[in-house]
Amino acid sequence: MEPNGWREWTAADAAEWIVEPGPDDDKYARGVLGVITGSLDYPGAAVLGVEAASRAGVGMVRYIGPRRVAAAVLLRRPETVRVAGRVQAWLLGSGMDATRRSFVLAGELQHALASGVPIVLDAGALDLVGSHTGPTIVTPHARELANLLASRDLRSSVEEVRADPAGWAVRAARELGTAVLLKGAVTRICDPEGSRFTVTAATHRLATAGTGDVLGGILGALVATNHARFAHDRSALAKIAASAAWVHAEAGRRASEAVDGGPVTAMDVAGAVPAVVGGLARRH
Ligand SMILES: NC(=O)C1=CN([C@@H]2O[C@H](COP(=O)(O)OP(=O)(O)OC[C@H]3O[C@@H](n4cnc5c(N)ncnc54)[C@H](O)[C@@H]3O)[C@@H](O)[C@H]2O)[C@@H](O)CC1
Ligand SMILES: Nc1ncnc2c1ncn2[C@@H]1O[C@H](COP(=O)(O)OP(=O)(O)O)[C@@H](O)[C@H]1O
Repeated sequence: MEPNGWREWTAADAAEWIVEPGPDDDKYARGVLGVITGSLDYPGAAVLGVEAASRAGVGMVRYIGPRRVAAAVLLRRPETVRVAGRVQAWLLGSGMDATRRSFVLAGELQHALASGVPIVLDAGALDLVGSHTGPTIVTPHARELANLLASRDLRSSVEEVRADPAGWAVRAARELGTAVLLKGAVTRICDPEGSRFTVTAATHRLATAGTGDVLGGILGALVATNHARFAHDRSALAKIAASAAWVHAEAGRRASEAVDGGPVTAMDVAGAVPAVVGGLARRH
């Protein structure tokens, strides 16, 4: 236990949030993840997030986004569904620019925010925190957190957040009233109820483009598949987020180990996720 109550999340902790499908499950019972990510500028973020969610284990992914981005997503993951419908969780914002939101996209985001289901807000949807109706987590890196807080009249700079990530993550959770996952070599997860978890990456090779989009997909999948547990545990979102960060860190470690400690791409990290999830499930 670190000072101020921070605790490093373990494999045993993460295993508790891996939901295995049972004989009575179908894709809907397992949990459907709705994904609104990517843009014409950043189509890859959508591909990576959907790939990671699919690899982490989820009943189904519904993808909503520009036609050309959806085509790229489907090329990589043909099992992705484009039809709107019920979902158990939403992942919003990776690879989007909040300052360039079309009317149609703004409507789709508002629809998701009004649905009452748990929501992961990443990158270009971070500004929407506060208009959500269900349990919500924001997943910024240090610069995004500084910008988000500054936009809420909480003066902060990226240097200040980097100097005291724990303090700023806790302050953000209190001020925003949501769970916070602050990305970095040590990822910090906290919520207004007092949960405080760290996940320390085993390799700094994760500092490469798109790995945050992969984390978003893993987290979205774990939120969707744990949908039945939100009613019983007010800290569920923070624990699920810590588990997603653990799976991500371990997938990064394994992806690098597979190439003798060499470099990894974001897609390599996503590719290592099934074995990490399988290993956790075997602990049950
Ligand atoms: N393949 C993809 O589609 C990817 C999409 N991504 C998306 O890209 C969007 C922007 O994410 P960021 O975290 O980059 O955004 P940020 O807005 O946090 O970072 C941009 C900042 O980095 C600075 N910067 C740019 N190039 C630099 C350089 N070479 N050296 C030093 N500073 C530099 C810029 O001045 C700017 O201040 C997000 O929506 C994210 O999801 C990223 O995940 C990367 C991969
Ligand atoms: N130096 C580092 N060591 C280990 N992990 C890191 C390091 N820097 C970033 N990461 C991890 O890599 C991911 C980067 O996500 P993000 O900053 O959103 O990048 P991107 O937008 O390119 O996907 C996060 O999960 C973060 O915790």
